[in-house]
Amino acid sequence: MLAEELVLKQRTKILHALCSSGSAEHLERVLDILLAQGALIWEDYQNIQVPGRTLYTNARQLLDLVYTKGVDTCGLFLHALKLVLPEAQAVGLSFSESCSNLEENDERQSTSNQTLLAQRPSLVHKLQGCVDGVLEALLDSGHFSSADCDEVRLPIYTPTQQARRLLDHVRSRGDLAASVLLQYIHQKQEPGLPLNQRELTPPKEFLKYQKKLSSSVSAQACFLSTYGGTSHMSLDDIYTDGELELAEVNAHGPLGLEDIVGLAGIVNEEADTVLVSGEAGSGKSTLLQRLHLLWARGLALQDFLLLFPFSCRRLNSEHNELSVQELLFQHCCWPDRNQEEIFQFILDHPHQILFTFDGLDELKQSFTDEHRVCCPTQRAPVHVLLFNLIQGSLMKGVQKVVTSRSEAVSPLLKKHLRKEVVLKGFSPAGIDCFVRKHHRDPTVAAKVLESMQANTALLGLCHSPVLCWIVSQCHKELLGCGEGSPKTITDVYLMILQHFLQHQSPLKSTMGLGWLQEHLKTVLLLGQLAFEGIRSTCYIFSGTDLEACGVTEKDICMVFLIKSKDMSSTHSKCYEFSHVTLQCFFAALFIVLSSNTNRSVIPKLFELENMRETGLTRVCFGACLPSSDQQQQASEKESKAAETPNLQITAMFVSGLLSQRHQNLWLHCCPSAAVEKKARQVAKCLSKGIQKHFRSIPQPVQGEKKSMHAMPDFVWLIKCLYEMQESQIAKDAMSKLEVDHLKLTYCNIGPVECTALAYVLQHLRNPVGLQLDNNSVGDVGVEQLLPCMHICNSLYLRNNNITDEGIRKLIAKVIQCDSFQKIALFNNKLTDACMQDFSYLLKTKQVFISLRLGNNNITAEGATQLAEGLKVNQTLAYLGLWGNRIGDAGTEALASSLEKSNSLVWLSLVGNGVGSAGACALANLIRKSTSLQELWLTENCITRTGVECLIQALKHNTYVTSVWLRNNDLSLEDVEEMKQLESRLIF
Ligand SMILES: Nc1ncnc2c1ncn2[C@@H]1O[C@H](COP(=O)(O)OP(=O)(O)OP(=O)(O)O)[C@@H](O)[C@H]1O
Repeated sequence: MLAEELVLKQRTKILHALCSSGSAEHLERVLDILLAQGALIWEDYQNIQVPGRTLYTNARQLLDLVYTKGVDTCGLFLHALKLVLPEAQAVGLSFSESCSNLEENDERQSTSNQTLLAQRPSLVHKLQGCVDGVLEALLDSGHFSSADCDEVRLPIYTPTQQARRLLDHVRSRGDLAASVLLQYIHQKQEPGLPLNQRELTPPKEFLKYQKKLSSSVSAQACFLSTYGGTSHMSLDDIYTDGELELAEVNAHGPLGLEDIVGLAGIVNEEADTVLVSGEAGSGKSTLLQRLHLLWARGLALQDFLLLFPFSCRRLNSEHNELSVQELLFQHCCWPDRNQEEIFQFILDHPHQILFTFDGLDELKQSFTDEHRVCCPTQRAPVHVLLFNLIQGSLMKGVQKVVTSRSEAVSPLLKKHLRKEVVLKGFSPAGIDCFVRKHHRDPTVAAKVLESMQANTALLGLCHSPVLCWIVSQCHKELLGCGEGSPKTITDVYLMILQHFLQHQSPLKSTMGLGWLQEHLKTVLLLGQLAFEGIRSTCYIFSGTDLEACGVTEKDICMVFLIKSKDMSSTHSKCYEFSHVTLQCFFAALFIVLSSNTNRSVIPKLFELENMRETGLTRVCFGACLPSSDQQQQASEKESKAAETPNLQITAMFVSGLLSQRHQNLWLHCCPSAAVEKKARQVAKCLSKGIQKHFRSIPQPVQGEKKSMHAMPDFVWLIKCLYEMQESQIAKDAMSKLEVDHLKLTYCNIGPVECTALAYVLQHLRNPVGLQLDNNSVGDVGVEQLLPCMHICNSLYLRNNNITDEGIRKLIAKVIQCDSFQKIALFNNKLTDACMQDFSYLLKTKQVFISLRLGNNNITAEGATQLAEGLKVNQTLAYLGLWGNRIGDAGTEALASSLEKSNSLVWLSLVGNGVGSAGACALANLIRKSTSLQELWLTENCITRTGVECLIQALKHNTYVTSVWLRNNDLSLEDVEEMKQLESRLIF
């Protein structure tokens, strides 16, 4: 089919692929490529990217334009789309076959400005992380004013958008400005080295080696192991982008895969190691696998000639001392010839080599920087090599990407990081996309999605890719379970247990609860294997390990165990659980079902916190094994013992499995008295753990509120309480908490944690302020919090990815909650669309005192709607709209409504384009207000005229204590003069 026809026929699909994520990034990347190709000219670009228009309208404009430009442009467009959205093919989009040259168009480079266009895609990439540097250079060279810089830096832009706005501005300033930018980038890339010297000519043997390495990386990366036992699922078919953010919050917006090694968010220029952290099952290994595959196919990370992938889980089984050379060649890819030459080339070009280490938390040894190894030919234990590579004392300059669970990252490791990015799992759009990829039949996909949407607790769980996978895999069970739809993590894992066990004997219909009894032996065997592994940080099992536990071929066929992938062919056949969380689940099943575990196993499992403090975690848990097992006891002493995050997950499953709701399951599998006893033990441990946490809260300083800053273990404990689903236990545990303010900032709170929080906080006796700043609550999390809103008097949700949709539901709830008085929502994704809801809140709740909506996307229209609510409200004391775009019109609307307020004491409109007209409107407010004390107008393009209005008004007002006017359009002389006239003005 002709490219033109393809564009026309697939219009809806293309629009969906480009816009459904809600982010403009895909469209902008396509535009970058088309501009670089010359397929669009600058004027076309401006006609498409009209500010303020919706994303869909811009995308439609582009489609209209490429269609009218004819077949060649359509072909280029489809190829650009394929580059930007390789996954789109998997959802049914076809791309034309004829491919014009997609290289950046270097031929057109005659002026610097043309180079800016021709190299736009790579410049956007290279500019990330150095936008500030370029702006400074342009400011110094006089090509940019500080207002230009501010416009580029607007916090509503993502890092890539900032880069594009910078390029657009530079273009309008002419060729000299463009050359300043290009020079800066070149300097940054290779300081001191002229461009033409950066080329290298790898020796022939090296190129052969590169080919061999990339084909084995590709072979290893193309399938996903969780699907190993059931169906082969290619990564291309199922990979769905997860949400990636810089750990340093507020610095940038969402990141793409290549940004992991890009310039955005570098905190330590000297370091070469990037950490990708995230919760269990958030998709860290899969993300690395995707990067490996894209590199091997030449689609990403092309600055790296070689990529060496390592799995820390597999490195655990390397007991020999190795040199780096041996590590690379033996564990990744063996060079057929000229080993030394190839290794020398690697040493000479460290900047073009990338190592990835998956699952640092699974390494038997904890990170330390005690043993130094600097020489690449010196042999050392593998973990010592790894730690030296991470620190950069060995093979400095080689880039490393390391993944780890967030909880397992020590401050010592952080010291050596170039940056940390956090993988937060799937966004709501990601869940949708994943389910549609998993179920190619759109009717089935729609039904699965519908049942997820109908159960928000389950939807919350599905933000975790591993849970989304299970739920999708078990869709038949899910669709058939009606009211009893799963709501805890344990429910979801029980569902997959039943799914695979029943798969095993499809003919014998094991109705009711008999399915577990029928397979009890297998469950116990796998459980013991899992349990032994968890307590000794062992995730790979040899044939001998399996035999020792009595696991047979038949048990292996069950799909819970899969063959372990290994790049080196030297190792014999090994097995691992299809995901480590499944291993934790089996370990928990073993603890619940076995009569063979020590009585103290449950108390020890829940005393992790105490043990961690005394450094005893691992040893203590190891000692819980049956005391007769002498051999195990001996080997225990040598190996590193269990890893806390997996023990915590196991403990959470134990809580869930021992819940009353599931006790019927165990009836015919073990004595009820034993199960009940274990359940009592868990309840006691949880209660004790929570009480201990509460006792650690310091007494408040006189005059201050009593505040508790929750530690990560608090989140774990309340998740266990939620898994138990016994409200009396939750009530007993929580009723003794007496604080005014509960702070859970930077605690990895996502929707799942919100469900647990709401479940336990409902039982508090007195209202609290709930501070959840800098987490990943999102709209689904907000919905999960609703059941505890009646006990909250204030809610702080700064930087939590919340949109208008979440706010709509939140406000519908809080207007019914008598004590709710304050809300802070800085740095979210709010637009004018939710201002009506806030307006309604202000009209309805005459106890509401503080509304802070800084750094969202609110314009004059939203401010005008808010003003409607302010007209009738007589309680609001604090109103913060810092960093929005309300402009002079929005300011006028607000000011005139606030004239009637006798409660407002603090108003911030910092960085809103208020201008002098807006300042004059605020002057009227000052004249009339008898309550306002502080007015913040920093960075608002206010000129002398505006300030003069304010000065006149202040003459009639004695209540205002300060008006902040820093960074406005005033000369130094103006500032000096006005300071003299009015001392309450702060410049
Ligand atoms: N981006 C993704 N697209 C599709 N499926 C995914 C994605 N990420 C994860 N999954 C699914 O979830 C499973 C678990 O993900 P993964 O093993 O990558 O998590 P992890 O963060 O490395 O977990 P852990 O910390 O426990 O090792 C995968 O095997 C896969 O089935």
